[in-house]
This record gives sequence, C-alpha cells and structure tokens, in this order.
Amino acid sequence: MKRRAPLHVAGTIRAPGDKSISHRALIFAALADGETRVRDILASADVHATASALRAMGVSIPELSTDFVVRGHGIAALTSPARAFDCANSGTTTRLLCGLLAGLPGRSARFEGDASLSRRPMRRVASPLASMGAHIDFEGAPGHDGLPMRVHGAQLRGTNYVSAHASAQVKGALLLAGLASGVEVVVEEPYRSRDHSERMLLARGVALEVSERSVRLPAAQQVTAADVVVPSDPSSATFFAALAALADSGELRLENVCLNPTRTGAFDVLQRMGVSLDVSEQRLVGGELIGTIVVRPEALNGTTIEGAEIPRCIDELPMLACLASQAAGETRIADAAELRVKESDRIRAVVDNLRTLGVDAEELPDGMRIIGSRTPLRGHVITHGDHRLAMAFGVLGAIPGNQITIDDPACVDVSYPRFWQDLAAAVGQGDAGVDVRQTTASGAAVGTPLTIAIDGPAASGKSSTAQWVAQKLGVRHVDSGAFYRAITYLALSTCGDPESWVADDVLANAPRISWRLTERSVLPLIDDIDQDTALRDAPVTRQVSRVAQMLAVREWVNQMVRSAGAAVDVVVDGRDIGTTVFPDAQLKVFLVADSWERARRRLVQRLRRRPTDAEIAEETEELVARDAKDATQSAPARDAITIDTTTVTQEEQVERIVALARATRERMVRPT
Ligand SMILES: O=C(O)C1=C[C@@H](OP(=O)(O)O)[C@@H](O)[C@H](O)C1
Ligand SMILES: C=C(OP(=O)(O)O)C(=O)O
Repeated sequence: MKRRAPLHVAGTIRAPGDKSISHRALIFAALADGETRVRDILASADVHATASALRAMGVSIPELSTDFVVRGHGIAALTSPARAFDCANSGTTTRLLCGLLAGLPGRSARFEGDASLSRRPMRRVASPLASMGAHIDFEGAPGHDGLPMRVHGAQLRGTNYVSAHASAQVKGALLLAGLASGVEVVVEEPYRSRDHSERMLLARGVALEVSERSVRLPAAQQVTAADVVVPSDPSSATFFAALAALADSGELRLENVCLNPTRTGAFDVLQRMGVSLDVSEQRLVGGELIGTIVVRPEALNGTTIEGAEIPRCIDELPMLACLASQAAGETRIADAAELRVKESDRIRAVVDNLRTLGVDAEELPDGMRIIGSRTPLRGHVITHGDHRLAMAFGVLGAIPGNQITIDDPACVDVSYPRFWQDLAAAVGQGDAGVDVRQTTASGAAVGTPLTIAIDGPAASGKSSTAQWVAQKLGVRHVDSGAFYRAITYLALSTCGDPESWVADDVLANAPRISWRLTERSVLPLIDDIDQDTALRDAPVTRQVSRVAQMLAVREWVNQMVRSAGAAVDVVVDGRDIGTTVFPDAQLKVFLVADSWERARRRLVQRLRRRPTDAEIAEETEELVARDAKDATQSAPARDAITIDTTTVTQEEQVERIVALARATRERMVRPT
C-alpha cells in the first residue's frame, strides 16, 4: 500500500556515548590508583546507577558531564557501601559490580533494582563466582535467582570457566572478580561477546591473553589509570540507520560511531537487507575503531539473523525486527533466546506489539519470524518500560501514515535520554508533515499528542493550575521558564557582563541544551545533565528576564517547547502559548480574574497572611499597569475557552479544565 506522505531525512546524528564503554570507564577508573579523565560519557539512567554505586564504595566521581575526572584509590581502598546499590534498570551495573564485590574480601553489598531488573537471571554470574569461593544470597522468593541479592566478597580461587552464554556481562564480572582477588581467570564463551573489557584492560596495563572465544587474565594484575573518550553507541546509532533506511529521500550522517567488530552486527544485517551504508573517517581512539556512517534509503529485503551474529547485534534486534516489518519477504531471527531475559522478554514483546500494529509476526522459542508489508501500522505499543522497544517502535511511528503511540516514551532515559529530540530533528519535524508523536499510557489519542495551552495575564494562577491539570491527566507539564533559565545559566559563564549580552551570543550556547522526559515533566538538560538546582540560583533569577525579552531567544524557547509537544501529551502555560507557540493546540484555555482578586492571591502567596485592603489596592495598580504593557502579548487565542476564576477555587478550575481535556481526547480518538 502507498504511504500517505514521503519521509525525508536529513542531518547529522551524534548518538550519545556507548553504554558498555561508559560503565567500564567508571569501573576501571575506580580500580586504578590515580586520576582518569572521562570525556563524552553517556549520562543516562543506567550509567548513573553505576556511578552512584562506585561513589558509595568510596570512589570520587563528580556529577556526570561531558568532561570530568575520576579519582580512584586502587582496588584495596574500595569499601562496602553504607546502603544497598540501586541498580535501577541496568543489568550491566548489576553483573559487573557483582563480580567486583565478590572478589573483595570482607566487603559486602545488597543489590536492588526495578521490577524489570529484579526479574532478570543473576545465577549466570552468581554460580561461577560461587565456584570461585564467593557468597551470594538471593533474597527473593525461593528459586528466584534475581534481585534483591546480597554479595559477600571473599578471597577467591582462580577459575577456568566455560560459559553457556556469549555474555560480556558474565565475562566482565569474572574478570573483575579475578582482578579484585588477584587470581587467574580464564573465560571461554560459545560465541565471542563484545570485547570492551578486554580492550580497556589491555590499555590499562593488564596482561590479558585474548583469543577468538576466550580470554585469560593472569594472577596479580594492576590496573593503571588511563583517560577515556567514549565513542557514540552503535546500538543507539542503529535506530537512526534504520530510520534512514526506511525513508523515501535524503540521508543521515551518523558520526563518531564505535565500529568495534563485536558491535557492528546490525550494520552487517542492514547491508544484507539492501541498505546502503558508507563508512568513512575511520580512526582508532583509545583502542576502539570509530567512524562516520552515511545511510541512504533503499528497498529492503528480509534476511536471516542467527549464530555468531546474534551477540554482535543483540541489543539491536528489536529495531531490526521492526525494520523487517517494512522489508519485502520474510525475516527470521534464531539463536537469540537471550532476548527473553533482557529488560523485557524482547521476543514476546516485539512480536506482540508488531501484531497489535497489524504485522504478520510469529514467536519462535529462540527468536521470531516476521513477514514484511507496507500496510500502515496503527495501534498502541506496550514497552514494558524497555527503552529499546520504545525507540524501535518510535522509529516506525515516524513513518508517515503509521499511527503508533508508545505507552512509556520516557523509558528511553535508560540509554538515550535525548532520543525523541534527535528523532524529531532527523525527520525535520514540522516540515514534511510527519508526526513523530507518542503519547503516554493514559493518552488514548492515537498518533497525535494532546496539547493543552493555558494562557492568562500575570498572577492568574496559570502555572500552578497547569501543573495540577497535568498531574490529574497523567501528562507532562512544560515549564518554558526553565528553558529561559537554562540559557541564562550558560550565558552567565560565557557571555561576560550581563549589561552587554546580545541574543546571538546568548544563543551560541543553545546546542548545549536539550531536554528529556521525566514522569511528570519535560526537563531541560545542559550538556545532557539535569542542572535543576543550579537553574534556580539567584544570579540566574536576576538575569532571566533580560534574556526572556530577546525575541530570538523567545523563538528558540518556543522551538524547544514545540519539540516536546510534538513527542508527548503536554500542558503548557504562558502568555502566548495558544496564539504563537501552539496555534494548533487541541485545547486552549485562557484564565482571567478580576484584578483585585489576582492582586489578593498574589499577596497571599507572597506574604503568607491575609493582606490589608491598602496592600491589595497598591498591588492591583501594579497589575493593571503590567496588564497594559502585556496586552498585545497576552491576548486570548480566537478559539480559546475563557474561564473567569474570580469566584471559583483553584480546585474547581482545575476540574473544569480536566473535564474539557477529557472531552477533547474523546473527540481525538473518534474524529467526527
Ligand atoms: O556488557 C555489556 O556492556 C552488555 C552486554 C550485553 O549483555 P550480555 O552480556 O548479557 O549479553 C548487552 O545486551 C548489554 O546491553 C550490555
Ligand atoms: C540489555 C541491555 O542493557 P543491560 O543488560 O545493561 O540492562 C540493553 O541496553 O539493551
């Protein structure tokens, strides 16, 4: 069937830092006695989990940013954490740190994780570590080999372990246990798994012997400190390679991608499916091959993915399966039973979701079978909180004609916090009539997110009302003021005397600002880091209105807010949301209140007591003057619903807006 509109892709994507290398950069820095400078680390939820666990063991790791220094004091200085490790959603954090802890005599830690991680099998590391002399107790139901677990470190014996899994986490855990206890470890695997531990340890003076399917760590090895520059994650870049492959025109340039041969299986599969990939600018950085890949659209054919290729593309299989749904003929994935024990059962979840969308797909015990077609895909994807599912189906959702909603778009935070933003940029959101639009579980709307604009004059209570409405609807509140604060914060350090600030200089910092979705809000990030507290500092507060008056800055903030609204359901408040920022918002509310009442509310908030009539009169005068100044900017949109809040409580006005929002949603689901 023909697509409704062509998909054009363009631009350069620099995917965030490689997750596997990022975890290891921190762990190996912690083992060395000295300073390690880490650049371009992935600042995502999984890596934060590793960083906080290591901090709890006495390693000095600052807030993750694009460039920072870790101060390690050597293996012997690592301590037991005072509290349990919160490994959140991260298998790599859990298994690697389990190995390290197990080999540290006298140290112990409890490992906890979220519901998904707690279901994942840990016996694959616990059992070889126990055979070396470690004590690991599973604290859940009898027979459950997942978190919570307690690891008691001991002086371990060496091992020569033949693993049933091609797993870099198992291999890494045993190498860390060997390093911690100073004993020899040999690990053999059925197929070669990713080899970042080996490369990074060799670069840190550890005398490993590496062959095709085994690695030997001799006893008594020291880890020396070595700086790391983390390349972009090929697993993350694959989403954009797939997007480009699915497009009708244009190309995407994926830069700085880690091309380690144990990680490039997905690119091989793409080429086999007919995709044109041009690799250039190849260079070695810190023992890893890095390069640029240019991907152009092509007619896609189905393929078979199995055997030794599976570990080389294990995390990319959900995306490859989604891509297969758009390829001619059948695609078969086999030997991939490992997928069943990732963040979700990725075989079942991918097949179920593909079927929901109308694709002919079948589960196999160790993989799946997918028959491609060009029929438009429609429906609601259940991610089970699995980041790779959200992103893989998000890419399918970007194809014009498909109407796909994702239940939990925020889970991309695990490995690619700015994914939705990069996706919107790659498809030129707004230009090609393409919707890269996802909604939350509560968002019954299919394909188009709900935007609620709440405008009103000063002190009309829009911000607190908007927050409350968002919370009641289970959607996100966008505080555009936070973006003004973010750009002001950067201007304070780069633009000199505020008196001399000009928009061009202030906006030079804009590329450093992005956003990510949290459960409740759209959070601005600076260099991929949440700086919420710093953004509320007094110097920012003093200068923010100067910056907010610059037209070019206003336009930039509007773009940021629009990109968030293109991705998920939002409630946005301000002065010109319904008129300028979201003229197409499905629900526009304009709050008004008598100026005396607004003045009274503002004073109650400020003074935390009942104001006198004289005080209210003075404040009213100021408000009226401000209203006159803001009159053009603050006019209601023609299609706005005006709510006079003079005589209603805030609770009542919130209820009215929520009721209007629900009615709007109904209309969106069943268009008339
Ligand atoms: O060691 C690592 O960094 C990883 C190894 C892989 O898991 P297994 O080692 O369990 O296959 C991979 O799926 C995971 O995303 C990261
Ligand atoms: C499986 C993954 O990660 P982890 O095992 O670290 O949770 C993944 O990122 O797809």
